[in-house]
Amino acid sequence: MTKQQLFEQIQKKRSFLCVGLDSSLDKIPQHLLRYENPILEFNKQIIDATKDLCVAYKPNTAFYECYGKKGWETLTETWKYIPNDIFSIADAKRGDIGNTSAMYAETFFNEVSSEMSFDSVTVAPYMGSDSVSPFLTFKDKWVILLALTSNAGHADFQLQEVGEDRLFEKVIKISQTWATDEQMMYVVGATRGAAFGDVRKLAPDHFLLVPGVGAQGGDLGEVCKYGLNSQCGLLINSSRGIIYASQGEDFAERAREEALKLKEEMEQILVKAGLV
Ligand SMILES: O=C(O)c1cc(=O)[nH]c(=O)n1[C@@H]1O[C@H](COP(=O)(O)O)[C@@H](O)[C@H]1O
Repeated sequence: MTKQQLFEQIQKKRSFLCVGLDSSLDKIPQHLLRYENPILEFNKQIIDATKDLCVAYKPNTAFYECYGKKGWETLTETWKYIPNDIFSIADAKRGDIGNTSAMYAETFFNEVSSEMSFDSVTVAPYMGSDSVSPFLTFKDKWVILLALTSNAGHADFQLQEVGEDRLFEKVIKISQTWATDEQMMYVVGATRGAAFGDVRKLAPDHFLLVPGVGAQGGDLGEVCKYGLNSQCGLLINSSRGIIYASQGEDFAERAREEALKLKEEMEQILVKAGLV
């Protein structure tokens, strides 16, 4: 999906919500355990209940890899079930020496070999340009580079000063020599609030993937105040806050209610900014 197509989807749906599919057997409603593949059934019902309210789905691959062969099958089938016009994110946080990254890129982008072709994959920047460039050889596929993450440990490295910049600022500056805003996004945690202003000084036009709304307590209004740009430029993710709104038989309806609350807030923000 191109940047323009993503913006068109945001305008059409009046939403920039990403639903995180961090689905695990101990958290999904127990009545689903009678299905042959309970997590796939859960994901399908969540997708059916939310697909008109969101513009992206983000399965975090850890929640699939831990179930071995069956987990990979679930990830593949989940990708297949995501409608084509919805941006798909393989949240795998990869990155390794070039030839290894090339194989990771095949895993998530080459449908012929892996039966999956996500629109994007999350990548760690730590190993530098040759660890990221293999992901950039696929047309209309995106690298979502970790910049300023939502967790407490972000301060250990990302806020360290390196010359005149903090490390996350260096990541944003240097990575712009690897790819344009048509192929690269940055992860900036919703819990980082005003730091969105600093990010926008360096990357005014990029899309930002923003996890941390919902269970981690990030503030949507604050993120938008500093982070919104002329093409919206934000994909706001909530995983547990939506998918585990209920662990009963009504889980899909309750997930829809939570997604709708966020979508309505986003719609107001888009209207106010004159973007729809
Ligand atoms: O790359 C990510 O998606 C990510 C980066 C980050 O800084 N913080 C963060 O929480 N995430 C992911 O976003 C999701 C957040 O889930 P919830 O806290 O349940 O909404 C998880 O899949 C995390 O792995």
